[in-house]
Formats: sequence, C-alpha cells, structure tokens
Amino acid sequence: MDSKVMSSPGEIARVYKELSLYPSLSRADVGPVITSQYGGKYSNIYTEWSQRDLERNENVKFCRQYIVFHDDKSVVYSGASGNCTEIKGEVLSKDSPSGDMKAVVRESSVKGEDKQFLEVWSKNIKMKSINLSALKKHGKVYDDASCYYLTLFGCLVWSHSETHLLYVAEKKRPKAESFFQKSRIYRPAGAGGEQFVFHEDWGEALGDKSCPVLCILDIEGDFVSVLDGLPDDISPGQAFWAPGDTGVVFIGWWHEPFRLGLKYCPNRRSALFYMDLTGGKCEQLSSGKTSVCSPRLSPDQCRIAYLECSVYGPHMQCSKLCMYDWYTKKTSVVVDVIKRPGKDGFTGIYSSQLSPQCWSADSQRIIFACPQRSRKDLLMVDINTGSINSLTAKSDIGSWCLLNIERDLMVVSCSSPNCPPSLWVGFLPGIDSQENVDWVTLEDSEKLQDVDWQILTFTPPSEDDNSQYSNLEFDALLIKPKEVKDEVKLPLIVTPHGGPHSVIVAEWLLSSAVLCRMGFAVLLVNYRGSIGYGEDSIYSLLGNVGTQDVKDVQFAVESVLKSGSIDEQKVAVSGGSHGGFLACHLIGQYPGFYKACVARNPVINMASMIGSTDIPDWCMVEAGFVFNTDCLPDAAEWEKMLNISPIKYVSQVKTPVLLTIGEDDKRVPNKQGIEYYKALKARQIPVRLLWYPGNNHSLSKVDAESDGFMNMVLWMIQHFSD
Ligand SMILES: CSCC[C@H](NC=O)C(=O)N[C@@H](C)C(=O)O
Repeated sequence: MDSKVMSSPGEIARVYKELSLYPSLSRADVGPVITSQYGGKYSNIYTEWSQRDLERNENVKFCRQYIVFHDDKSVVYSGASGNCTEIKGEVLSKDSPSGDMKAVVRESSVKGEDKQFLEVWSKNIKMKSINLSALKKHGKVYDDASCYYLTLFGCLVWSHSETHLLYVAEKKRPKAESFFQKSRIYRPAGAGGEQFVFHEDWGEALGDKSCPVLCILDIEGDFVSVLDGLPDDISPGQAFWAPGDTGVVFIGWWHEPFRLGLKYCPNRRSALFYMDLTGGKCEQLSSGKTSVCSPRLSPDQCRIAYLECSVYGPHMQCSKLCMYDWYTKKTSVVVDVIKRPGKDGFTGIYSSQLSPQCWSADSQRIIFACPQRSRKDLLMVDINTGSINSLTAKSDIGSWCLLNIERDLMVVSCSSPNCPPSLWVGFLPGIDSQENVDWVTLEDSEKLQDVDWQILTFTPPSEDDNSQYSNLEFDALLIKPKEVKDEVKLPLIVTPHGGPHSVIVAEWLLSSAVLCRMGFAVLLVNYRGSIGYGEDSIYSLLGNVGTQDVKDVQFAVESVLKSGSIDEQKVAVSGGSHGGFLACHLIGQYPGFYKACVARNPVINMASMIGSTDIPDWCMVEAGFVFNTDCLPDAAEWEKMLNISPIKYVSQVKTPVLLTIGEDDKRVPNKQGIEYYKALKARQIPVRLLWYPGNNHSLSKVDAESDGFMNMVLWMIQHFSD
C-alpha cells in the first residue's frame, strides 16, 4: 500500500516553520568560580545560540546565561539565570580571564556609515569605545571567530595581564584613485592606476578576507598597533598570547604563489609561529612542511596542543594531535594518523577545530569532539601515553559537541536526528578515575516521538572491493517515520553528502526531520571516502570518484529496498556540491531508477571547473593526480577529469532535475549548473533551475534555504506521480 505523504505547500511550510524554531548552540564560556555569601561555589555559563527567523529572513543570534553550583567535581545545582537576549551588532566579544571586564567589537552605523568600535566594559560601565574605523590603522576586523567551529583566522584575546587585546583585521589598503581624479592631477607622473588591481582572497565564503594582520590594543594607552616583522609570504590568524605575555603565537598560512580556498580545506601549508614582542623576532615553531591549526595553550602554560595534517592531498584528512613544549622547544606527536581502526574502535581524528579550551585542569589530558563513523563522540586523550577514551561511546545520543571546558567543567551540545540540540554540563572525572561523566541538562529539548533513526553498515560486494584498499565498510543513516503499518511502503529520498571527504553524523538535521514528518524515509550515505572511518577509506576514493562512491550509494539504496518497506517507484536523490555530483552521476548511470533529482551547486564537469574554482587542487587530487601550483593538467589528466564527471552520462539521463544555484559560489561556480541545465534541455529532459542572488556555495541564507527546501519536496512529489 502506498503511503500518503504531505503534499500541500501550506502544510509543508507549516511543518518547516515549526521545526526550524529549534536553535543551535554556537558558543559557551565558563566564568570564574565565585563563592556565594553562604559558602557555595558557582560559575556563570554564557551561551550563544542561533535560530532561523523566517519572518525577518535572517539567522538571529541570542544569548542566555546559566548558573552552575558545584564542588569542583560535580554539579550541585544548576539553572538558567534570566531569559534570552538577542545579540545585534556584535562582531566579536570576550570576557577577560578574571571575568571583571568584557571586550566587544561592535558594528554600528554613524550618520548612515558602518563603523567598527572596540569597546571595553567593566562592571556596568562602558569604559572605552574606540572608533577603529576612524583610527584607519587597519581594515575590517575578522568576524570568523564568532563561532569556534567556523574560525579560520579570527580571534579576540585578552592578554594574561588583562592590559592588552589581540585581534585579526584586514590590512589597511591605501585608497585607490583613478589617473583622472582631482587629487591625482597634481601628483607626480606614474602615481595612481591602482583602482582596478585584482586582490586575491581566501576563496569560498572568505571573499572579504585577503591580507590579515595581527592587531593589538593597549587598553590603558588607547593605542592600536599593527604587528610588523612577520614573514611577507604568510597570512596570520588564530593568535593568542604566549606565556608571560612576552609575545604572540599564531598560525601563518603561506599565500604564495597564490591563495587557495580555505573553507573545508584544512590541508593548506601553514605553520605555528611566535612573534617575540620584547625582541621583535618572529620564529617558526613547526616544520612548515605540513598544515596546522587550532593551537591551544595548556592551563599550566607549558605546552601548546595543535592539529596537523599533510598539505594538498584530500581536502579533509585524518589529523595528528601534536604538542609543542614551550620550554624544551620539542615537538611530539600525541595521537598519530589512523589508517585502519583497530580493536579499540578509535578511527582517528577528523576535527578541523578544537574547542576554545580543550585541556583538563591538570594539563595532562585533551578533550575534543570528533566524528567516529556515523556518530560524533567526545574523546579524551592522555598526553603522556596517547591513550584515548571515549566519554560518550555508550550513549544513545548520536552527536556530542564540546563547546568549552574550564577547570574540568565541560559544556556540551548534544543532538540526534529525532532530538534538537540541548545543552549539558558535566565534570571530567579525575585522571585515574574509572567513573563515567555525570551529565546534567541546562537546556533540554523535546524528542520527536514520530521520528526513528538507525545506522546501517554495508560491506561492498566483492566485485566493488578496492584492491588497493581492500575490505572497507561504510555506513548509512536511515531516518524514517516511526510506527508505519506493515503494508505501507514509504517514498525514499537518498542523500549522499558532499566533500567527498566529509561525513553525515547522527545529529539534528532540519530537512531530514521535516521530510520524515511529511512521510518520507531519508537515506544519508557515508560512502567509502567519508571521514571518520580511518585514512585508508579517504584514500580509497582518490582517482575513483564517479564510480566507487556512486556504486556505494546505489548498493546502500538497493539494500534498503530489499527490506520491503520502501516504494521502489518513489525513490528520489538529492545532494549538494560533491553530493550533487553523485546525484547527477546516479541518474546518469542508473537511468530511470530515480524518479526525481535535486542538486545544489553540483560539480558537473571537473575539466571545465578546474580553471574557475577556488580549489583547483581538489579536481586533480580527486581525479587521482598530484597537484602542483605551477603545473597545468596534461591532456590525459584533462581527459580523465571529463570522463569521471556526471556530464559524461548526460545522454542517459531520464530523471527530471531541479538545480539550485548560488550566484556567488566561488567553490563550484554557477556555470557548472548552467552547463548541465543546457545539456538536459537540449535532450528534452525536464529541468528547472533556481538562481539565488547573494548566495554562495552553501545556499544557507534563510530565504534561499527554505525556498530550496520547499521547491525540492514539491519537485519530488510532482515527479513521483508522473
Ligand atoms: C571544487 S568543489 C568540491 C566539492 C566540495 N568540496 C569541498 O569543498 C563539496 O562537496 N562541499 C560540500 C562540503 C558542501 O558544500 O556541501
């Protein structure tokens, strides 16, 4: 019997609106320990959340504070202190280590012009409000530190002495005038002509970031200085104060011979640097042959932990956890790359950011959240032995994120496909303790009783085994309505993720939850090549995109169809970017199998894309070649890129295709979608293209995301009944 899916646009929009109300956590800071007048100890926890506001068509950011009474080992009492407050105009903010002051970078309009101010608050007084725009020492302050897992360059850091603030801004660019503007006419011959010079940027979603500089505010002296003395060929970011405030430590990315896109690509050549402010010398602390990120100073200020992976190669890789000893100047590897997971089940480190604080109070352990197969767990590493313990492996929650840890008090956000994000705290047990963490909820969320999820594991059939990387398994996440009558068959939406070196973990996914409420089953496939399964899995896909990943997805789908609970006549496929590449491959390689296809900014032709994407190395590496900045692909390489692309199969396509395209996409330029649109139109295949101005690769502006979702489901429903 056919299942009835919700099909009225009004009803679908109502469900979307209802489920989009659940906010997600972007930040949590733990304040200092305060002793109350009755002797009880407590800490304030400041949290930031983000929520879609469909009426206002924007993502709103708000904060809420909580109070946690504790005895340094366990939570005694906790609760929210006050209601939520929307945050407007704040670019960055940070409390001082003592908790006595707060720094804010604020954007405000003065006489119709946007200006940036650096404010210092103490108690209930705004002590300083420095007009950074008027100072003209640098360009805009980098805003990418407002959410720790989105940080690439930005920071706002108090010195240990609380007298200075460190941040990253765009380098001041001299005002460019034409040869013919009035002020130029009297200048010496040859001046001017800079007006139309091209400035490289750091690619997708970083179009306003080109030449970052490190800036320091001397709070007492009201003086901003831009640090000089850094090597000319690096761009600095992720900075913090060195022990004793003798200088600053930062990551420097090489930007010569040209910048390559950074988003989703932590594989860019970079190193850890120390700029000594007493002697003005800049020292390189890591090899410079690798890519490093997320340096974090231990509470005893003796060591810096950071993540490291190799340069070029797959855009996301298994990382090493490294340690730099500040006093011996020695570097060691605490956790190495895992090629194949062993008996302990640990699959390797696949995080590209550590939380703002990640150390235990005794400076002996590091805690981080990390995809492990199709779940995201909290892991604890003993830095002396390198041994790893999962703090959450036994839980039935699908995804755990560490927002912060301070004096062993962990603040985490958890969610599952049927459970929106909730906020929890718990103390890390002592180093020799066998105890489990006693988690306490600060902000609960309601479980969706009508949504069910499970992780399915697949072994590829022997003919599809990879001879170089044999016996690799993969997973898929199946999310379906609960309690479906035995005779009812569900329509299925197959969703391979993008990347391809990325993963879908069992977390709260708005679109899957809405689809499920509407009566669809959703299959999210973590094909071989996904992160979280060991480095061999990632490498198994290089040179095999368009075949191995396509076959894995199809194998997972056909296996699920065998269960008998799915309506084989109502299977659709949707995906974005590399997921769109796979969706278009699937409809080309399995003509007629899928009744509808929706692709967001899909990679259509790697050969035509290599010259225009911000990450040309991706095309070479995924096609199985080595990337070199000074090498052009040769004819054979170009041919392979074409042959493994979905455009190759376009003449076999029978499935109607909906393309959703971001006008400003720098990763997969919009011409890719247009190339496919024209090829399908020429073959009379039903195709519709939605064009989203002001949107980039992610199509994540509130109106684009919601419109894209509505159009996707209506397209599928329409073509299921063809
Ligand atoms: C040159 S485009 C490569 C595809 C892209 N990979 C990395 O950015 C991709 O699939 N991105 C995914 C993560 C996405 O945008 O969803």
